[in-house]
Parts: sequence; C-alpha cells; structure tokens
Amino acid sequence: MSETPVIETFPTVDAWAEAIAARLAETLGAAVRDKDSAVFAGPGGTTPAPVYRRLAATDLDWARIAVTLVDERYVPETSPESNARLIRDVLLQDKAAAARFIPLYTPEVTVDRAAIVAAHALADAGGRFDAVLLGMGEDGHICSMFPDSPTLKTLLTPTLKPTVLGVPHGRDGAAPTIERLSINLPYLMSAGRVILGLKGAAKRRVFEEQAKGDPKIQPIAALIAANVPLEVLWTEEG
Ligand SMILES: O=C(O)[C@H](O)[C@@H](O)[C@H](O)[C@H](O)COP(=O)(O)O
Repeated sequence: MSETPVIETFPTVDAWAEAIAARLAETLGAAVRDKDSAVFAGPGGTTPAPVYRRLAATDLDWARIAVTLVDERYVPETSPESNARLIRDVLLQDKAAAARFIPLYTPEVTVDRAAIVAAHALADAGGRFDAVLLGMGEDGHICSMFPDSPTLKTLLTPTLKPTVLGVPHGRDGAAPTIERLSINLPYLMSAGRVILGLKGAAKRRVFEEQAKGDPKIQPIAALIAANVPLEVLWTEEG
C-alpha cells in the first residue's frame, strides 16, 4: 500500500517558494552534472509565480536545461490564459532566459493534433522529466486531469507510455472551461522528483481527503497509488 506523503508546512509564502525553488534547482543541477542536460516541467495557474521568480535568478547551467509545461490551455501565447506566457514572462527571465522552452500549444491545428506534436517534442527531449512542479485546483485536479472529464481515465492509466493528450472543455459549465493539453500520469511516474506546491487551508483539506480517494478517478490518489516520487510543500498563507 503506497504511503501518503507527509505535508511539509512553511510559515510564509516566501519560505515555501524558497524551499521549492531550492529543491528544484538542486535536482536540475544534479541532472546537468550527471548527464549534461535536464528537463523541468511546471504548471500554469496563480500558484507557481513566486517559485518561478526564484528559479529564474538561480545560478544553473540553463543553456543545458529544457523547460516545458505539465499542461496548457489550448490558446496562443498572446492570450492571458496561456501557461506558456506565464513561463516566458516569469521563469524564462534573468539567468533562466538561456533555457530552451518546449511549448505544448501548436497554432492552427486541432487540440488532439497539437497533443501529438507536443508528445513528439517531449519524446525528442528525452521522454521524461528530471524535476516537476505541480499545482492543484480546489477540485483536486492536477495538470489538466479534471474530475468527470472523459479523458481522466486515460490520463490516469499508469500502464501507458508517457504522452500528452488533448482535453475537451467541460461544456455546460463543467471544468475545464476551455480545451487543454495535459501530460499523463506516466510522465509523473517516470520523473526524477515531483513537488506539489499548495497554498491555503482549503487546498490542504482537499489534498488530505483526496489522498484517500479512488486512484481511478482522483488524481492525487492516482499519484500516490502509482508511487510517484511526490513531495508536498504547503503554506497557510494564501
Ligand atoms: O493550467 C492550469 O491551470 C494549471 O496548470 C493547473 O493545473 C493548476 O496547477 C491548477 O489549476 C491550480 O491553479 P492555481 O495555482 O491557480 O490554484
């Protein structure tokens, strides 16, 4: 039976972001030393910016590091909804500007065609991530693994190859509100290190509840059941 990871608590957002950035930098630096390259995958949303700002200022051999996303809204980078825009505006700055960015979005094709293009691009970059940062929605979704989404079952199937899938929007108000692209669970299973950054009491409660849930329909339970190398860092500060 897989163990639920201990939730590490930090008194402030600054301490929490500092700890996450330091661990990601440690893993990326070790990967570059070991194999002359590294791949980092991060989320969009409102949580990761303080971590990305610290990583951007960190002294790493960024020219040997590829940066990608764990999921993307199916919009161009000009859209305020774009996760690629967040990465370019906040992470790929300062010292990290030298990193190679692998987007998930491809213009003028269907979301499923874009997912195939992204899957090939990530496979060409090694087909696994050395370090991953995850956020989580208050419904318990991580990446674009949304409860009740028709693609959830496939995204959570541990026996498939690491890949990227198109995620339809939920229609009639169900999440997600727009089409998305998402890595699947095997990408997290094969990662060197996966850090889930949580802020606020509500998300801590959702994590603790869903950790005991059904791994076929709850992403947090699926990560634990699949023995993903998961560390959970939380701060009460919202
Ligand atoms: O595209 C996205 O929205 C993110 O990649 C997503 O998976 C995010 O991590 C959660 O939705 C939490 O979002 P917040 O950080 O805004 O709470």
